[in-house]
Amino acid sequence: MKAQPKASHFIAGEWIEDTSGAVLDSIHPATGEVIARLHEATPDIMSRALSAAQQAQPAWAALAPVERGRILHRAAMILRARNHDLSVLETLDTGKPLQETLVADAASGADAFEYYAGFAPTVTGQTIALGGDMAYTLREALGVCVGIGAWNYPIQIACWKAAPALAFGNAVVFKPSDVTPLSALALAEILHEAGLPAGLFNVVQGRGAVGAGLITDPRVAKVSLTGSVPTGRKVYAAAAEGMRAVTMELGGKSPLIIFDDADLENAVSAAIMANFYSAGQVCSNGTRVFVHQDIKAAFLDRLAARTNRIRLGDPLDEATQMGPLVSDAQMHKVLGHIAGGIDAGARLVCGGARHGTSGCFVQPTVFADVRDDMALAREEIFGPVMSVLDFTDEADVVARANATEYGLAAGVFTRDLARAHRVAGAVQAGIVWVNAYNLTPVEMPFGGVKASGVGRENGHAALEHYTRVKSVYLGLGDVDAPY
Ligand SMILES: NC(=O)c1ccc[n+]([C@@H]2O[C@H](COP(=O)([O-])OP(=O)(O)OC[C@H]3O[C@@H](n4cnc5c(N)ncnc54)[C@H](O)[C@@H]3O)[C@@H](O)[C@H]2O)c1
Repeated sequence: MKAQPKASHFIAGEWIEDTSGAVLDSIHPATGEVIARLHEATPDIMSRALSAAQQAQPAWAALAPVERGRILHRAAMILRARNHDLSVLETLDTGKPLQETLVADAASGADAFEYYAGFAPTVTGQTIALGGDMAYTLREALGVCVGIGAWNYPIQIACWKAAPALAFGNAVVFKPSDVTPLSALALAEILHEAGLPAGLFNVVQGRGAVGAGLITDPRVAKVSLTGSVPTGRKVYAAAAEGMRAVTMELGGKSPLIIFDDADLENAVSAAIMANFYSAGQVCSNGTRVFVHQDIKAAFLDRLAARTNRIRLGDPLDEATQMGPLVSDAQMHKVLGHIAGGIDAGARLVCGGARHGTSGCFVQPTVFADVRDDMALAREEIFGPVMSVLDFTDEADVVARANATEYGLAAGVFTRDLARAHRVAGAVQAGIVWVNAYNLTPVEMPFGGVKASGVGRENGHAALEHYTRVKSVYLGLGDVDAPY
């Protein structure tokens, strides 16, 4: 096995194994090889992790923020120094090409630690004049935060949750996706090495039931999930029972609207990046590409030419541009969507089949003449499948873009400044890219509206979701009592 960690779990600064938990294999989806064998957390393991977090958190919250920041900054430096090894690990676990993991995964995680390391010491409360008396506010840590991850950006997701949570004085118990369990363990080891006191970042493995078991534990103050909408509904409901705070980073079916005055080559580049990066396994992907009828033919020509040149293959080869999907199950799900699109009468422009006969590879696929009511345009596919739809009128395309239960992201391509701002204001989405797509700098809040989520990760916005406000009222005169 190529990537066997020292043990399945990392709790209170130590590697912990408990083979009585169900077996959990990590599979490299390019070859089908089992690269690591782990075990799911038992109730005892989950409880140990939560207790370790609960015990460690008060002393951590009591540290000067600059001291917390110093440790997180060190973690960012180690993440960058080990970027190559971490990228290989992520490529083995997810199948994403090394070309991507070298720049987008641990590197983005390091950005998050760097950003929140610097942000922590700047957090202040308010003073509120009350005409004699006064009040002030304190920003307090929440306590123990549970993080639950998806399989598409495993270490990035772990870092985007851990960095703000830890910076603001919380402790974390993180459960990675059972499909990609490895890199969160590497992160735990790095945080430990950076000097993070034991118990503040714990990793436990498991499938959905382990996540569900963590959420309702009385020691937990907050739950942050990255996953699908159906899982989000369950997790949000379970957290509500204990009035726990939540962050929900869920799925999408985001529109990318390309007007007839757009720079065509840039628009094609964006559509490709919005659908084929990470073999289409990106939550914010612009999978409904609305193209103005007047440029549709030219757009599809360039799109097909460039899509047909995408190099699929061994994701560990740095020349490879697209790897396999994360699993056999995901490949079959995506192939099912493609077959459904053909049956529904969408026009296949390129791709449309499995690539090769081994590994979980799917050809980058473009459908044109997709209608709003087709499953292709309504359901999150989470694979390399782009749907191109036509439009002519701005108000009409905005209404169609919004006619979905999702609201994660949107894109608009136009040279008309007024139109760009008008459309950005009108689309129902948490993130809008204008003449760009899928860029997610840590400085910018990230998250969805409608069924796509609750709360925001990254930027200043994350402060609201990993702290609470306490108001302190100072009576500076006599107490006025009518009795
Ligand atoms: N908005 C974002 O930031 C973002 C980022 C990446 C992925 N996603 C979304 O994630 C999905 C793909 O990931 P996935 O297939 O791993 O999602 P998923 O919903 O199947 O699983 C996500 C996580 O939730 C856990 N889980 C499942 N059932 C649970 C339950 N009842 N209680 C607690 N935890 C439970 C899983 O074990 C996993 O760790 C897509 O819908 C994608 O759009 C969203």
